[in-house]
Amino acid sequence: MVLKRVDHPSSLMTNFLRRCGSSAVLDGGLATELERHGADLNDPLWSAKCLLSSPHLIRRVHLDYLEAGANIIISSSYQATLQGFEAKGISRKEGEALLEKSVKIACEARDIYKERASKGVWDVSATRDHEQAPIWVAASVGSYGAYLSDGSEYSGMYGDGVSLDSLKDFHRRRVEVLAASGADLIAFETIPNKLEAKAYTELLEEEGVEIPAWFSFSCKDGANVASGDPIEECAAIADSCEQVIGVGINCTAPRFVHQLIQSIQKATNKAILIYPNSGETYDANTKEWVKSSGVSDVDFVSYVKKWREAGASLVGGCCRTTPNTIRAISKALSNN
Ligand SMILES: C[S+](C)CC[C@H](N)C(=O)O
Ligand SMILES: N[C@@H](CCS)C(=O)O
Ligand SMILES: [Zn+2]
Repeated sequence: MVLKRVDHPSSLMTNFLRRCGSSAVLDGGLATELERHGADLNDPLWSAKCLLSSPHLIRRVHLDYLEAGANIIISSSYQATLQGFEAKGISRKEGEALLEKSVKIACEARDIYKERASKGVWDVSATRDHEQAPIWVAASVGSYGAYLSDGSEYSGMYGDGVSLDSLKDFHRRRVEVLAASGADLIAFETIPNKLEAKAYTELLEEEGVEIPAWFSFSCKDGANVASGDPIEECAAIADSCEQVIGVGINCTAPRFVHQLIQSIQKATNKAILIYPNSGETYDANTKEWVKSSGVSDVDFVSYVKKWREAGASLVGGCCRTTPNTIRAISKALSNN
């Protein structure tokens, strides 16, 4: 009898990091980079609008991040929800195809990158210590607050009508489709409260999702996620789920990150991932970013080595970071 060897989810991350040279580079802001290239995201679907209007641009931005040294690229499904598509008159079936398309575009970018790298079109050694390092495609699942399109992924206040069960119902089919899309893992991003983290752990278990996942929280300060729930408690929920291979922070001001890493470490030994935004604040009414007063976070690349020493092993950027940010992070991590 031949026994199928099934890797424990945590060993997938350990092996991935080893092959990347102990730490990995994540990509940078996808939506804001699409905007920088002229996409208009002033729409309830935000970046998912580009799945309909400009898939070629999504592929190009993925490629730019790979060329900058990213080991993981995150698909354009952050705000792609079946409910959001339905509100636009897009059928459930077409919506599911769009979710699959977001992963397909990222996989295509990876194939193009590999082909160009193998032909020497790009000097891979300029951005990668380990030329044979793997590249993962992460399927993004933005929070319920992202779908609401009112910026509530930065408040975590979903109201009394939203329960554990309603969150599970909201996300269930999307998670199922993305889990079977060919992605290497699911990136649950910008999670603003404990309730949604709990909903994701239950969904992963109930649906028997076979690919691993990471949980990444949006935080309001150095100790708490956006809703005010302690990050330590949120990380403990992630820690309780075997399928989760990384826990971290995204779309959060860089100035809070160091303390957040220390708090996460108290709750879990899973890999810690960090991809902050530029430190600016998002105005959901105008869908624009405004400078935060009295703080300067812009050049967070200078903190990256300290975050690595503090225990983060995957670092990248979120909104308003660019391929240049990722190139600089890649350089900072490769000098370890
Ligand atoms: C991470 S936020 C900048 C995404 C956009 C937001 N959900 C909106 O629709 O306004
Ligand atoms: N992966 C998403 C996160 C938005 S907070 C993006 O970069 O657009
Ligand atoms: Zn972001």
